[in-house]
Amino acid sequence: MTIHIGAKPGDIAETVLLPGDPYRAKWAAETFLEDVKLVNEVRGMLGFTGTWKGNRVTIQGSGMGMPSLSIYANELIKSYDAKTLIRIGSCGGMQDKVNVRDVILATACSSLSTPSRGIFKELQFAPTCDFELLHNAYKTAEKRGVPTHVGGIYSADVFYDERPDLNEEMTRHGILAVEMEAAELYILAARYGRRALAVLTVSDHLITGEALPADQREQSFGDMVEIALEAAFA
Ligand SMILES: O=P(O)(O)O[C@H]1O[C@H](CO)[C@@H](O)[C@H]1O
Ligand SMILES: O=c1cc[nH]c(=O)[nH]1
Repeated sequence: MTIHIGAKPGDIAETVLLPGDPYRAKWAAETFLEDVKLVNEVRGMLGFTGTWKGNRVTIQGSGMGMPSLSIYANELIKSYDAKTLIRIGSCGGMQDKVNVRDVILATACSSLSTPSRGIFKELQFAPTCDFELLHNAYKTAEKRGVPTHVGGIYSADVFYDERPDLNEEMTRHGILAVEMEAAELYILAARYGRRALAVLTVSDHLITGEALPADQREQSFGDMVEIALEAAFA
């Protein structure tokens, strides 16, 4: 047990999927895993462990924003020895070519700050994903015919952004989408020698204003979960 995860030693798999939303963790575990067991409900941040095609997987909610993700990723790595951590999140599209429902595989994350900023000080560290996971995820997405974009994303500190100029610069520099956790996940994976990837679904679009209707989210999010699972065990 840790301060924020009530799972017993051995309850957490080496491969962990991390949605921000704990109820997405529940839905994904019940939809895609077998022999599912609830392993964490501290603060309602649900975590489940089960099997997928015979492989043990944990799906643990990580909350919204990098400080929250940092708590769960630190405890999963240091206390439960998680080796592969894949974020399965929603994001806002930032390019015309990116459509709502598309999948984004984040190669690198730009940010204004991260919880690790205190370590890096003046250094601008470039948080990047694990290439093997990226390669596997892209092959899977291609095989499944899921519209997928590979490239840089923006990990923002705030959802209600008072700096539209920053979004404009991100768009001008080819950033595909905005979300709020992947940069710190990639930094922690780099620090502790773990594999990490963010597989994201575009739930809304900053330029067009389009948003995915609630009743159409599940199928789109399903592609993202299956791409993440295939990538982890390919
Ligand atoms: O859908 P999740 O995984 O929570 O991700 C996105 O949604 C939340 C904001 O609504 C932020 O956590 C952002 O990163
Ligand atoms: O962080 C997020 C997630 C979805 N859409 C956004 O605009 N931002």
